[in-house]
Amino acid sequence: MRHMQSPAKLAVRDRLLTARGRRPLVDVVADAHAIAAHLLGAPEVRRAATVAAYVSIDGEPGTGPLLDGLRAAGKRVVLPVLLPDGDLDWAAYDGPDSLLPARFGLLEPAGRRLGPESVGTADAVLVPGLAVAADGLRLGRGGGSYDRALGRVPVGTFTCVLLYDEEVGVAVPAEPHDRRVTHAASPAGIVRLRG
Ligand SMILES: Nc1nc2c(c(=O)[nH]1)N(C=O)[C@@H](CNc1ccc(C(=O)N[C@@H](CCC(=O)O)C(=O)O)cc1)CN2
Ligand SMILES: Nc1ncnc2c1ncn2[C@@H]1O[C@H](COP(=O)(O)OP(=O)(O)OP(=O)(O)O)[C@@H](O)[C@H]1O
Repeated sequence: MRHMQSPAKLAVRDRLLTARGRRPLVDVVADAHAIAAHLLGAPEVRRAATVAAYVSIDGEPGTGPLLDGLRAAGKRVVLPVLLPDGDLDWAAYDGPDSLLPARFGLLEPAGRRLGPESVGTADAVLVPGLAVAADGLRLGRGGGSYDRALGRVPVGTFTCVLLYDEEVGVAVPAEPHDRRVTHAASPAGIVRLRG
């Protein structure tokens, strides 16, 4: 997938990934709890019946406390399954025991696949990323997976990227296929980026 990245994005990704690698573990744990608290308290998430989320990997802000909280709140949670072409299928999250190791160190739901279009039925979509610009333009890992998934989500849906504070409001190189998110969640709180 790397060879498909634009050179401008590659340079920004490299800088952001290096910074993530330097974060002390103690901060990572505290930040995961802060992000979970903000999102679980957000009206868009409290109202949601179905939430599309993901299991964090590497230096991403942790989603463990968030996934536990969503389930405790009775939400239906769906998680991505990476397809060979980089697109995403989805399946229900039924607790940590329902996850299986997959490519790239990912943990994916083992249950019935709901189809790539099913993300369009989520009331809130929580998205991984490396940075977001002030207008909602998001930089991801470079697979284009979430550009495709966000293209299936109805306009007006709460779509929120989970980041560290300094990754919000960064200048991100734009390409025509990029899909903007409506919000960003970081340990400092949730900011609205566009309607
Ligand atoms: N936690 C999490 N889950 C996610 C994503 C994500 O960014 N974070 N994805 C977001 O789309 C999808 C998975 N996409 C991924 C794509 C590449 C790599 C990865 O580590 N790639 C390697 C090598 C790439 C290559 O061999 O070409 C790398 O980046 O070093 C990981 C996940 C769905 N699930
Ligand atoms: N709607 C789409 N359909 C098919 N391929 C796409 C689509 N959108 C993007 N791509 C492909 O994905 C590649 C990577 O895109 P980009 O670098 O913007 O990924 P990203 O948004 O940072 O990553 P991700 O969405 O996986 O988190 C692009 O070169 C493009 O070929």
